Amino acid sequence: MLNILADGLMPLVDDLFAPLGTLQRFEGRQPTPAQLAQAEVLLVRSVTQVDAALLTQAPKLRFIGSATIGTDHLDIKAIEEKGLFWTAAPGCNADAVADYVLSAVLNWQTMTGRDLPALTVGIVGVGNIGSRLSRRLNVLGVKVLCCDPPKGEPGFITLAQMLPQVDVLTLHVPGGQGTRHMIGATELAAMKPGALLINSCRGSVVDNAALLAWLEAGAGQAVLDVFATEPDFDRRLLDLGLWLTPHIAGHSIEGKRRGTWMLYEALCQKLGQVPQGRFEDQLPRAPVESISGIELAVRRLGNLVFDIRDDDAWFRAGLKAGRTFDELRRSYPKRREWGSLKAGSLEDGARLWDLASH
Ligand SMILES: NC(=O)c1ccc[n+]([C@@H]2O[C@H](COP(=O)([O-])OP(=O)(O)OC[C@H]3O[C@@H](n4cnc5c(N)ncnc54)[C@H](O)[C@@H]3O)[C@@H](O)[C@H]2O)c1
Ligand SMILES: O=C(O)[C@H](O)[C@H](O)COP(=O)(O)O
Repeated sequence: MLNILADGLMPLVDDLFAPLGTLQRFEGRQPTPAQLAQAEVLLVRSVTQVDAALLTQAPKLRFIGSATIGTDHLDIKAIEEKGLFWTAAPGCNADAVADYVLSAVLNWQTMTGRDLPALTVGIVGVGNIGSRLSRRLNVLGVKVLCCDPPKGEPGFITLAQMLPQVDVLTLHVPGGQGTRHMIGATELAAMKPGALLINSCRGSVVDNAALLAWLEAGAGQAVLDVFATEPDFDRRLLDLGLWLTPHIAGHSIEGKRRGTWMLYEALCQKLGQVPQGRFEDQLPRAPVESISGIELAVRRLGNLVFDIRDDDAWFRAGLKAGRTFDELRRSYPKRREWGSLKAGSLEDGARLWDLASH
């Protein structure tokens, strides 16, 4: 039997992986040396650094799976040098992050009294998340500008061209050396006065010192789900940031379960086995709502599913009560995705589906 070691907070692991081997769960960010010594399959989330130090403690390891989109916590060079198989879960929680950003944009727009059609949103990184977000904003009539030099699609612009034009700049690039501090003092200074910066990709993408200076000067506002250092983030941001959350933008029920399911499929394929069941059967039943009017529906249902302001209040209250970043992440009440909603009116249902689909 395969020895499978999995993060204690990954959902569905017992149901899907127990039939494939002997399952052990680990708590906290890193597994213990004793657990690693036996592991043949390791299933992690973004909080576990799979680096050379971990690999030397895991001599039996053959398969590494991360139930995440980002892979910057995996030392891929070290993993491949050891000839180990690794996989992640591209796109698994992309809808959840798009929902998160849409909630931030809509609530900021209401707060600042701007009209939706007068708003210009700049998306940096137009992959799984950025393209879903772009589609949602287009359906709502918001002007969207896109920047993604590696994709180089017609109509896309450079970051330097984008900065002075947008009311909201939202970042969706991978973490790692290639994007480290891509938003620094120069980029922030080039943004419109009073603009909103949303970072829900990786903290390293924004230069924290430059961000603090920009916010202190009152030059703009920031919504942050990720931080330069986690879990010990810079507490000055609590005063300076508009809405802050503890790296939960992707924590929807669908997104988390999809991540585990994708690793299950990958391991089955490696073992030459057929996956049992279907992903759709692993989800709770969808909520049903009756709605009328697309704009009202988007606001009401959007905030019904996920309201970033509630999560900001929950995060701040938790910190005040002495709870840590990681404790709060562990107890985060998982939410549904917009796409899980079923609409009561056919016409609005079709448009909502259009908004949430990909
Ligand atoms: N906060 C969260 O909970 C959460 C959840 C999921 C993903 N993420 C982060 O979001 C990132 C993006 O996710 P995704 O699913 O859209 O990934 P993706 O790989 O589908 O898309 C990333 C896009 O960024 C582009 N890109 C790369 N370098 C760039 C650069 N210098 N300038 C502009 N564009 C660049 C790529 O060409 C690609 O199209 C992930 O890598 C992960 O770090 C965060
Ligand atoms: O890259 C990702 O998918 C996210 O950063 C991920 O959703 C964070 O969630 P966790 O790793 O804590 O499950």
